[in-house]
Amino acid sequence: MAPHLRVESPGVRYTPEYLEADYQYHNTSVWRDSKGTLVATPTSTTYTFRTQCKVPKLGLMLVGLGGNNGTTVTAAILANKHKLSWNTKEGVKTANYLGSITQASTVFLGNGPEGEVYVPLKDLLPMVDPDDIIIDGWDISSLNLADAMERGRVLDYNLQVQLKPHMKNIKPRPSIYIPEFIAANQADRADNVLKGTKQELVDIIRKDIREFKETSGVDKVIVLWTANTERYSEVIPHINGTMDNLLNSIKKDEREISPSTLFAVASILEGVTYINGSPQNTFVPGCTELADKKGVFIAGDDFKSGQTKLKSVLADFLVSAGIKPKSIVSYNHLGNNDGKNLSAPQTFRSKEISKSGVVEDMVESNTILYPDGVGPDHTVVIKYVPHVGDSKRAMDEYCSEIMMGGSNTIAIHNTCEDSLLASPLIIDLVVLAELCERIQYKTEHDQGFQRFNSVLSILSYLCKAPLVPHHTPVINSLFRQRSCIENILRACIGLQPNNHMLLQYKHKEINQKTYKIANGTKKAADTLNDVDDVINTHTETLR
Ligand SMILES: NC(=O)c1ccc[n+]([C@@H]2O[C@H](COP(=O)([O-])OP(=O)(O)OC[C@H]3O[C@@H](n4cnc5c(N)ncnc54)[C@H](O)[C@@H]3O)[C@@H](O)[C@H]2O)c1
Ligand SMILES: O=P([O-])([O-])O[C@@H]1[C@@H](O)[C@H](O)[C@@H](O)[C@H](O)[C@@H]1O
Repeated sequence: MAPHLRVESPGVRYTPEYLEADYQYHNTSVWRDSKGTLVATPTSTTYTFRTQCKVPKLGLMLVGLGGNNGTTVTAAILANKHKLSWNTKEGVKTANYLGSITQASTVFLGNGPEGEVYVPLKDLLPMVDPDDIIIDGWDISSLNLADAMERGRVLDYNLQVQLKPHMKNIKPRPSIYIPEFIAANQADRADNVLKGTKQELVDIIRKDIREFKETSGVDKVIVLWTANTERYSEVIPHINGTMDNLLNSIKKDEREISPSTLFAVASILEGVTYINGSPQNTFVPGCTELADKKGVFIAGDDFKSGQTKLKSVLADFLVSAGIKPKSIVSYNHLGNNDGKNLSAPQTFRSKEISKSGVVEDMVESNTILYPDGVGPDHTVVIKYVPHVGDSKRAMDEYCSEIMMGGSNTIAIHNTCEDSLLASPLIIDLVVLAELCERIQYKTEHDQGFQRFNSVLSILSYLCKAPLVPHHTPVINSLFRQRSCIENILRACIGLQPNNHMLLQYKHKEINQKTYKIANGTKKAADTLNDVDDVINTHTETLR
């Protein structure tokens, strides 16, 4: 637990190994009676969360290590680790993790004599420091990471110069390359590929994972796919519909098993969490069954980094404001290798699917606006324009129906280095996935402690097309996704979710009684030796 944050509660226990917290999970059960009336019933379940406090030495193996995201996240970790600064025309820049919720965001903890208190999200529970992550991985391109970083044209030159000595000796391991799954235009960089049957390839990847763990001295490894977007794999029940069929298909060298699924199978068989940062359906049913049977975490799909992240806020705002989006058109062009790979119809289709699904839950949430469940016209366009490189230009138009026949059009232009939006998400995915590996829970109905479901839906905030356990809802609203992370971490330290009611400030008078109601005056008063001081301080803060 962070030295400057402690929870004082009868239900929270600190031991040298664990942080254990009892938590009342309040929910609302809703059903329809025989007359069709909705009946809402408050429910409460007692959970006990147990978090191992020892933070491990973490190894991260990136598939696509030599790509724009792979080189950029590696560069960012090294630049932060070595506290690098570099000159630019705007002045001196210093390494940071902006865009990462674990490293650069705060959460509202509570109220006290200082007023509203916010703490870094990473201080809620012991988490891996990204500076300490050891990186390895695979790429079909043999370029060392210094040259690959230069090829990517993402980072300032003066920073690259300082990083090259740290990156030139990092060479991607040869990888699995099956041309039909990505754009044909990727062939010219595929000079670092493995040969063998699919079973042999899985065995090599498994050996790579074990070898990295042994030679690097890390305590655990996470594998993350940030390689090219693949075309969708056809889901064929006897090929990949079950765990056994998938493993047999690999043994039989079946054609319809993608590189990303082979990496996922290899990682799961090595007991290593696997995260998919791209939109393809890596997690065919047999793969999710394998993860479940092996009790290994999987997560994805497709980093939610820019245009779609904004859409999951804007669509949520409009619909929850009772404004009816009638059309959403999302166009972007970019000139990096991702854009080049996406210029092929089959790989673009994977991205189009992940970028298009993000408003479905919001449409379903409002039958006043969408009584027939038919949402807005929604179009996604991606064009490859080499000149702009990694600096993606996104243009969006939201046309909505407003009161009394009115209409509203929101037009947005958003330019950014795509990899500088995705790299902090890679860090968050890995830091939070590793934390989840150290959390266990049990309810009043369970015998013993258990881990979360193998599908880590808590990571939905970071994904365009969140992978969730079967028969559970897909939530795309960014606010709800972030609240999920925040409130599960709060539950692990025995704190209730933020309800944002601020009842203590709604009373007719802000006085000792209301302060007591909301802020547990006793402890604060003991500290300040006088309740009035607490009230005065607090009231002062409110002015
Ligand atoms: N903002 C973003 O950058 C962003 C957002 C969401 C999703 N993504 C996804 O992340 C992925 C990576 O994006 P990028 O900009 O780094 O792309 P990139 O093309 O620069 O990097 C991909 C790398 O993967 C390598 N590769 C391809 N097939 C491989 C295989 N089978 N094994 C190992 N390496 C392989 C390529 O050689 C390349 O170096 C893409 O799928 C992209 O759609 C990116
Ligand atoms: O995350 P986001 O900005 O909505 O979507 C992005 C796309 O617009 C871009 O074309 C693609 O290359 C990136 O991989 C990313 O998926």
